Amino acid sequence: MAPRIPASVRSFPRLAQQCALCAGRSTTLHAQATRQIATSFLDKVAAGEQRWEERAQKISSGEITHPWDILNERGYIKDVAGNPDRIREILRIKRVGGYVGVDPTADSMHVGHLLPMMALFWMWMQGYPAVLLLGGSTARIGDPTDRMDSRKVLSNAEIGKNITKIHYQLGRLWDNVVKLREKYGYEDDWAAKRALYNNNMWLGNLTLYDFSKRLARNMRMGPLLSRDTVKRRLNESEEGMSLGEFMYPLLQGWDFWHLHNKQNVQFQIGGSDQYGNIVSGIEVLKTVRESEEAPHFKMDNSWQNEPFGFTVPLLTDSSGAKFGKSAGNAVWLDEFKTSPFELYGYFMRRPDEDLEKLLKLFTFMPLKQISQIMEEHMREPSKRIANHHLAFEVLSLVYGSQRALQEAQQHQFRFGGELPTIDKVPSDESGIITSNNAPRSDIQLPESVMKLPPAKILYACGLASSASDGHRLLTKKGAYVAAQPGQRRGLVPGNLSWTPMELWYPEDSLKFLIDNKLLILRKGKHNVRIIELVPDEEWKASGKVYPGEPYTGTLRRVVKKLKEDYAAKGEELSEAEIRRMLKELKDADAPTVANNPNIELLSKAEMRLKKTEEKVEKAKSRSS
Ligand SMILES: Nc1ncnc2c1ncn2[C@@H]1O[C@H](COP(=O)(O)OP(=O)(O)OP(=O)(O)O)[C@@H](O)[C@H]1O
Ligand SMILES: N[C@@H](Cc1ccc(O)cc1)C(=O)O
Repeated sequence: MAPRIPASVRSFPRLAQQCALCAGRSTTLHAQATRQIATSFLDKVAAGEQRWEERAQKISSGEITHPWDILNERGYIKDVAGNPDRIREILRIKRVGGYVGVDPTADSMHVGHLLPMMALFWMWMQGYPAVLLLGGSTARIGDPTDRMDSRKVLSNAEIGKNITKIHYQLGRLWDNVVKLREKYGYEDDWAAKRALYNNNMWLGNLTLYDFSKRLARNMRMGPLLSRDTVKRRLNESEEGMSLGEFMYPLLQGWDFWHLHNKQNVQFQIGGSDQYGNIVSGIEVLKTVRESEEAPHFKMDNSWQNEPFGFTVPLLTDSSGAKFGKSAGNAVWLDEFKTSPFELYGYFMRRPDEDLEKLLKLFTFMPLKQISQIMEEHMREPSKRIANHHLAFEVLSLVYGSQRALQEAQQHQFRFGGELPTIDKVPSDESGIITSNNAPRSDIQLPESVMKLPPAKILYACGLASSASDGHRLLTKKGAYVAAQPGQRRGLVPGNLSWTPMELWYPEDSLKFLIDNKLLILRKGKHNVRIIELVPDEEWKASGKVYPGEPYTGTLRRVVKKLKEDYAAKGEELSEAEIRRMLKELKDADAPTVANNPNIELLSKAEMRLKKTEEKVEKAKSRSS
């Protein structure tokens, strides 16, 4: 029997576009479009639909717990935007997609952000497609919700740095969620797609014409004006509100519409402060959907396609204040802002009465396992069993289970003689970089590095092991710069895209600078450097040296140190004496070349400097 075309493919937007082209005319385009979709793909889609139908029946018969009930039992649902009975039915019969958005208004996410994401990950584990959205465009305005003042306007460099850092944090979360799904044995369903997008992809190109025609013209002012934040800002704050801030919910709503149109997304999740934005988003989605004039592009608006959303409770600190960037009480997911050890410690300090709730919210453990852990914990609370489980699971999500284990060991945790199962990550010596062991991404270098050829910049920032390795990388096109794809032009603000680096002239590197001070480079998938350029004097004063920095070779430093040490004793070393000492070092196999007439820099010796200095000490004591 020929495979049937499932409903989801019939409504596939691109296909619909092709069909519209041939409507009433030749069917060649239609045939071409249909043929382009391989039968194996159709079979996969059909199998996915079949699975979903069987699942829907099992939910009806009570064989499988309804996903909405799972979210409820675990405490994820605070306020619902939509009719709960209808939502339940939609979730039962349809594999609808969901999304959570985060604005890169800081250079890291924090623990509070994990909460709406955990709800989304739980949906994904149950077979629903899930999108994490980075608000590259929306961050340029900043969500005004619950704020009495406007957010600080971010420079292109700040936005570029924030987007890059949060993009990689989100990618790492997804990698670890996949591992945790395996750990807990949840089904791997091909049709449950996962994605990470940046709303600058569509908001960056949205024309005022489209915005006005599809949305602004049809949207009423009343509901927008009656929002609490708007009323308070207009009536009580001296600063008032900018038009951009007023329009913020419309842009967030446009995201919802875009993801609905292109990715079958039908629900949005956020922290409880996002309720108003989610309600406005539903309104925007419906308004834009209805404003389609071409009948063949009009999307179905029956109840099965009703958009909805819900909020999760806010995670608060001990004083009840929302954990967040603005409140200044965030526990960060960036190891250089809050170390993994501190993050582990934060969960170790949660009081007994919060533990069950937190295990439900922050882990993928089945409820039965949580009850067992709680029983064990309450038998001997001082052992902090539940805290250790909680901290271990959160660290596995944020940094991977290998790192979680390291921190657990540091906290002297004994898992009743049984160590947790962890995924093996490549050792440091292997040189393989994964999302969980990627080195520090944000570094500083002096402005003068921009005068170096690109191979040396790669060496300076640690992406290459030497300048010649940098050269090799460039010829293989193995290094990238954040820029307009395929062009020698810097990044479009709000975007993160890459273009391969080449053996260009030093002055060409300047074209990729953001705000004249930020350069973003990458090697492989996860090895990123966000390079902030500081004035040369500031660099010099810091006493730091970068690999390959001119006039800072080992030999130079050894000579300088010899001279300084003797000068401290009130003695002056002659050239001949210095040469003799260097010769002695060479004979002692120290990594310097005594008879090098140019006193050239020996980059490889950098790491061995300490060893050399010890030998210098010995040589000095022998000669004195
Ligand atoms: N403490 C928290 N508890 C639950 N959800 C949170 C918390 N903090 C942020 N979120 C949610 O994470 C998502 C992204 O939040 P956002 O980017 O506004 O960060 P934020 O820390 O709340 O920022 P700010 O404090 O500057 O408003 C939103 O859905 C928000 O509600
Ligand atoms: N407004 C959200 C972030 C967000 C941005 C765009 C979206 O489409 C969704 C959510 C916040 O500040 O928390």
